[in-house]
Amino acid sequence: MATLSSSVASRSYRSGYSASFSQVNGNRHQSLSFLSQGLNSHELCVRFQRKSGQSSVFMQDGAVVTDSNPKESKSSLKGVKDDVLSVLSQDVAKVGVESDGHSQSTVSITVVGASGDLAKKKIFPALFALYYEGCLPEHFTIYGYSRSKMTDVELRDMVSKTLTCRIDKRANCGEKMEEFLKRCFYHSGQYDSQEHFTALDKKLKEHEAGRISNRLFYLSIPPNIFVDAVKCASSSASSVNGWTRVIVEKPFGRDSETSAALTKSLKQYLDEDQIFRIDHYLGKELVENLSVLRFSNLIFEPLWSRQYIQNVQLIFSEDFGTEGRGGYFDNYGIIRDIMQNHLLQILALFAMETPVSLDAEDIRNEKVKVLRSMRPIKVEDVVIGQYKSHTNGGVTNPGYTDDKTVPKDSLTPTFAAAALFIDNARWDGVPFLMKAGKALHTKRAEIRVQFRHVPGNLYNRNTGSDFDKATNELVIRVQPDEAIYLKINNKVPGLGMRLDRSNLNLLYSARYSKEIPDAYERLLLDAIEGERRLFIRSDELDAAWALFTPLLKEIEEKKRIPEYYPYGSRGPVGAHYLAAKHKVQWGDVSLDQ
Ligand SMILES: NC(=O)C1=CN([C@@H]2O[C@H](COP(=O)(O)OP(=O)(O)OC[C@H]3O[C@@H](n4cnc5c(N)ncnc54)[C@H](OP(=O)(O)O)[C@@H]3O)[C@@H](O)[C@H]2O)C=CC1
Ligand SMILES: O=C1O[C@H](COP(=O)(O)O)[C@@H](O)[C@H](O)[C@H]1O
Repeated sequence: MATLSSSVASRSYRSGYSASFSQVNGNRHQSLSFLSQGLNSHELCVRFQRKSGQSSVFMQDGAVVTDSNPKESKSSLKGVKDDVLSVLSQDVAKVGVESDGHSQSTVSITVVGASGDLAKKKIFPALFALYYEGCLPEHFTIYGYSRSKMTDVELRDMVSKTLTCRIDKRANCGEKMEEFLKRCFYHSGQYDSQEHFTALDKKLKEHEAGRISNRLFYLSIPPNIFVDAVKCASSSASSVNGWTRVIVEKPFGRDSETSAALTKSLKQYLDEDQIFRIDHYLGKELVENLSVLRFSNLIFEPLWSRQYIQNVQLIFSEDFGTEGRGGYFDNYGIIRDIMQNHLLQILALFAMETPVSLDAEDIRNEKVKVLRSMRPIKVEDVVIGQYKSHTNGGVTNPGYTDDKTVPKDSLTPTFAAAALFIDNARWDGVPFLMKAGKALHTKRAEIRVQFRHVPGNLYNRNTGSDFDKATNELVIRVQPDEAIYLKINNKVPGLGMRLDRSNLNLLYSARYSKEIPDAYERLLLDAIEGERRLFIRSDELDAAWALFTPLLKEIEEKKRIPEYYPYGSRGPVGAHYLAAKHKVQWGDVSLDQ
């Protein structure tokens, strides 16, 4: 590839992507005339790169060049613009660029429920991280909105307590924090008041100062006030010349009926493409990597079916209880809190067919097919549990019902294990086992793929050891200590013939020096960019509820008693019987995890 004579801008946009805009012997003018047609070069290149699947995209000789095949992909500016516009959504057309390359558009982000736990813990820190990484647009404003009375300074004070700096770039962190906080403001208001949202709109307009205004509302509030807030935000504080998008936090209803009602209400005020239903597990690095692992490595995809895979396990555990969130949790339980969304989304991504492209709609089309192919879950294939108080080494941990916000006679499950099946040609008969629990012995989320035994295994015959039990297992550890490892059988070095189990191990902390971004960073950035791939479409949501609603009804109507397990234990024994019934052993309990 030709060497570029000088680079006018080069920026690492986010992990895995970079875009360079180059000046080659006086072609700057030509590049700028292209930019002045209403496209932001940076956004354009990065998005084109992401959607077209090209590994690198940059400007050269006044043209957009991709490095997969520079000669063929280099085309005229007009051709590139048409190309880009056809690949990208209409959102791009709304990004304005002045002739000197500076953006005329602005993004106003309103965190609705800014005084709450999620806003403090996740949303503001993620926004700061994006700012720190240079991923937010040049012009942006952040507003906190909630009923609590606070000044801008008080909000900044509150937010500053939860901001952290990236380990690898502490140097100018204080400075960056100051700059970031100066762009955070607060507006106190009721969630159902048009008047208060109109006042917010006025303030936003002052900051937007006549630029094309794009507005993002993050609903970080309890679900019973989602619709009120959306109604007021959309009618009194929508953008008039740019886009308006709303991120909605789970829970999206409690069952098929309430979820459909919520979708219907939201759609009175918003189009489907304005609604960004967040499932933060989709923003986790290793969940994003699932498709890369599978579709870009020849060694995995051919094995990805009933022919070679004996079972798949999706495991979530936390080593703390519902402390502080018992009131919310008791109305939902672990099946709604974790299984129906986080684990099911991972399952759909894991099991889907190859999508036509990496485009959001293509991926979501494939995921929804998986969800619709799932067999109704049998109540006998589900184990539920609830943690009880336990004393260890003089320390007593409370039971679930010891929480003052939880009714003493609550039967809400804090643990569940289930066997699910996908009735399609690829996965016929393969158990997908899910297990999720609070107050267990460890905090972990992982995907375990257990392969079938080696047919006619030579080493069984020759060594007399039972290697049929030592089947290969691929483990994708989502958190903590992100890793992908493959358990293989290996010859122990020496003159004899002894085999043992070893791991081919990709431990992220050893391989990559860069800190892994929090899921909320990725998702917020995607929402700002209009990238919907990691958000839940309404038909996916319907299919997810259609699968779990009958099961939840049966458990709740029959008042099924959960199996009690001690705080800090491995959960109910019933989970092991369930696995054994499907000829499976949980991978996280074996000696060589
Ligand atoms: N916290 C977490 O870890 C997670 C939360 N979520 C979801 O995110 C959303 C926000 O969560 P979280 O921050 O924990 O929620 P909070 O309970 O902390 O509520 C957020 C804010 O909403 C306002 N609020 C609370 N209750 C009411 C009410 N009954 N009527 C009107 N306003 C109310 C309060 O602000 P004010 O009084 O100032 O108006 C509060 O600070 C929820 O939908 C939750 O389910 C999802 C995943 C994880
Ligand atoms: O959505 C939820 O997720 C958290 C766990 O998220 P993580 O990113 O910390 O693994 C869980 O604690 C909470 O109950 C649930 O609502």
